[in-house]
Amino acid sequence: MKPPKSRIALIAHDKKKDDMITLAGEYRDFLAGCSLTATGTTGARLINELGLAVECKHSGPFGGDLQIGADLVTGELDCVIFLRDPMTPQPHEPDINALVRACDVHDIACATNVATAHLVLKQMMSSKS
Ligand SMILES: O=C(CO)COP(=O)(O)O
Repeated sequence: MKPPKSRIALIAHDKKKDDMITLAGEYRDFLAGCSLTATGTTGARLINELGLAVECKHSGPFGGDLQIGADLVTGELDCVIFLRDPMTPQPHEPDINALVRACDVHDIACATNVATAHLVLKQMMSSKS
């Protein structure tokens, strides 16, 4: 029997979206075998630029972070890659904090920068092989 797919959420603020595309491109083959979800604009770029299959939620400022948080709370996610922009105020800061808090409450790996994302993705890849 095949092992279950890793379920990963991918989210990036606007100034971090290029970093997300570069990161996801490096792990494209692994990610293509995962079940992916993303906030709206991030997901659209992953689909259009990398050809990945991604379930897109609403855009972050319109509740996408909260939708991903809800999936996490109901046990539908194994990991969140959330490339936040620490230099730009976001109108939906409470939603962002709620998602990161939900990761901590439910002990779900949450990578909020590229260096941590590499560590998490490498670990997930090696635990699948
Ligand atoms: O704002 C975001 C996360 O807080 C990201 O949303 P988008 O992917 O829709 O830009």
